[in-house]
Amino acid sequence: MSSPTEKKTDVPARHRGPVQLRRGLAEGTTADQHLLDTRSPADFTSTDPWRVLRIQAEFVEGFGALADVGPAVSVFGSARTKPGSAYYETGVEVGRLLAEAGFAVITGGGPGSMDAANKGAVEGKGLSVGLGIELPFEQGMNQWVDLGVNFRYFFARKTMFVKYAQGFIVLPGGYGTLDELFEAMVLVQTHKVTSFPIVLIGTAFWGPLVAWLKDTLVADGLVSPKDLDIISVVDTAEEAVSKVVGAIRSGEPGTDSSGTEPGTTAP
Ligand SMILES: CC(C)=CCNc1ncnc2c1ncn2[C@@H]1O[C@H](COP(=O)(O)O)[C@@H](O)[C@H]1O
Repeated sequence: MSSPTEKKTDVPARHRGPVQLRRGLAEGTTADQHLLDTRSPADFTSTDPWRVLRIQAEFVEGFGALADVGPAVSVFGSARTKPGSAYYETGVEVGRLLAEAGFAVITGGGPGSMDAANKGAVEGKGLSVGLGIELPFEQGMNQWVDLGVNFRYFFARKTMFVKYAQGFIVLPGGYGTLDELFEAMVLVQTHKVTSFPIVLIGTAFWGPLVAWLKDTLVADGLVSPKDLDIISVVDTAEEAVSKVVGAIRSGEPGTDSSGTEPGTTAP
């Protein structure tokens, strides 16, 4: 409080939101002026604050578009799987069986195994969802996606795969597939998601990886033996779907001997 005898300052003040500025700091324009007056080039769209808004918008759009998807399983696998190949046909079968069991099928919306699982979902008269990603070698959403959302950022898109699915089925694939698989494994291991079955199809393909997890990671004490139970490996679409659906319905992680305890944190 100023005393009645204290001379009121005549140094003008400027306000920027809740902040009061005087002297040298008071120079400049108001936020409104800046917004309406500037005819600057579009460089601001590549600044981090702008990107934060775009990232936020991806979450808002994704949450909005997928809120009503209902029970769903995400299916992953190589973008390079050829139509007509055995793994492609397995992907179609997975999508169809999931749809017939009342589950929406969520994929990355691209070609190969994604195309296969989306096709199966359509054939099984289920909801066929594609979460596309903007890539330099843009391919567009596959023709079997009925509800599609396109993302700029992998990390925003990956949140949707987990948030709107109750389990994962993984067909053979490359780095993209492994990235999605290991992200899910870490989320289960760290109890960020619970009751989340992850079933891999193809013992010949996945066997060496599982052996390495056991013989190297477990042997070196880098993961615990029960962490191996987070995934299970089968050979057919029928086994994969029945394992995932059974685990979802019983609230179990879908493994042969569950080592995971109920978690406490949100994904
Ligand atoms: C032919 C080609 C490379 C097309 C790329 N087009 C893509 N479109 C959508 N999702 C993709 C694409 N490539 C990789 N992904 C993501 O990564 C996984 C497959 O990667 P990969 O082929 O296993 O490593 C998919 O489950 C998907 O979520």
